Amino acid sequence: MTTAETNFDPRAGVDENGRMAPKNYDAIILASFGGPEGQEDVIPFLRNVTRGRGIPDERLEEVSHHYRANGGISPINAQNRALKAAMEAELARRGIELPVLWGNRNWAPFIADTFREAYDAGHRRVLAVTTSAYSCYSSCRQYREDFGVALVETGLEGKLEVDKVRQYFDHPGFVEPFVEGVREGLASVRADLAAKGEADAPVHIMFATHSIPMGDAEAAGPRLADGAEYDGGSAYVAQHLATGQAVLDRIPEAAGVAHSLVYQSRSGAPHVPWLEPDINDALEVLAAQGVRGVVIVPLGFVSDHMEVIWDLDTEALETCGKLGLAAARVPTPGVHQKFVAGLVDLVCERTAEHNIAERAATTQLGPWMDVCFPNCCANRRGEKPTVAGMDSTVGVPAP
Ligand SMILES: CC1=C(CCC(=O)O)c2cc3nc(cc4[nH]c(cc5[nH]c(cc1n2)c(C)c5CCC(=O)O)c(CCC(=O)O)c4C)C(CCC(=O)O)=C3C
Ligand SMILES: [Fe+2]
Repeated sequence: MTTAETNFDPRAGVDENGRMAPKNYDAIILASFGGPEGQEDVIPFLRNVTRGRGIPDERLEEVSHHYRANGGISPINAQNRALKAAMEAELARRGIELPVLWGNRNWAPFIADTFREAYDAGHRRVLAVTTSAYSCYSSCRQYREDFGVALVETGLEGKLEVDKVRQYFDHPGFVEPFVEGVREGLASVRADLAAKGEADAPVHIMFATHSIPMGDAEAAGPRLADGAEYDGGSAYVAQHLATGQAVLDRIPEAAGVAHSLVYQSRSGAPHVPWLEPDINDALEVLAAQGVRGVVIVPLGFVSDHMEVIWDLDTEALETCGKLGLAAARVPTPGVHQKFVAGLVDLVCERTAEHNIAERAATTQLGPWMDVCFPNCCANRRGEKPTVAGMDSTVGVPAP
């Protein structure tokens, strides 16, 4: 990212591209969304998620049923426990002695408690890895704000330094598991069609990600120099388009197969515009155009959590069934060894010991910056303290 227009931060160790010089860290903080672990957690969890975000009650009621149908339990916490264990194993394998602590934005263990635990264990400088690959308010800045708020709330401001690894949408460790998944998905859809005597019928690869408000999309990432526009109108969309292309470029069998980027899980008030088309609407259009099979790729997500198992495996696959489309849903990176190794590589980009000097990226957009530019991904909901920004006032070295 050399094209962004920015006021370069004079803070030592951060260059004009937002790259931070390697340091020594005491621990890794695996930071995630969090999810309910029983029926009684569902409503308090949903209140935490939507606090101050203008989500109508009817939407909360509707979403609560997705969790209720699964015993009130989101799969995301178990997935993060598994990811933490897998990262610990990979670190141990490489002889890297960094503990991994886990904290969530919306459910226990909460980030503030994890910071307290880190400080009490004697850690003074930690490096966060989030379960969010792209750039937008929900997937990057909201983490940085929640870290900042947690530092203030715990009184650890000026005592605990918090950095964060870069957004990793185009890191090979994130891309490669999708390459394997799309290859297998394509083969399985083609086999299903062949079994129906439709071996040569048209197939479509559908990349799916979380819809976000158009305003959040437009605010994502840094402004480009000379008023240049991102592909698709925003950094969020551009990152998905480029990453989807990187996946396809690695699959010879996908040559000539049509593909598109679609959105899921829209919430918010109806009059507020969000990214479109919705995956279910897009499936209807494709079926009407004669497409007979789809490979659904959850490109926006790191694990098979509720947004994936409900919105894709329940709703979108039901739409496919109704339309008579052969369909396969590709797995998310989850605890794929290449993904886990990629996360540890991202950590090593930042550590003085075990340093990896070359930052891997599969698209022209990357490698993304370590330290966000001023106001990066800021929406209009007022200022909160952030970490890992050129304008951050908390989580930075004490003067
Ligand atoms: C970009 C993005 C990601 C991907 C990046 C990332 O992975 O972080 C993501 C992930 C997730 N979203 C999740 C759950 C929810 N998201 C909600 C609401 C919202 N998400 C938004 C955006 C995103 N969300 C937005 C703009 C809203 C509107 C309210 C607001 O502006 O904040 C709501 C409230 C109900 C509703 O409105 O649907 C819920 C329950 C879970 C947990 C799943 C589980 O429990 O297994 C995960 C991983
Ligand atoms: Fe969400």
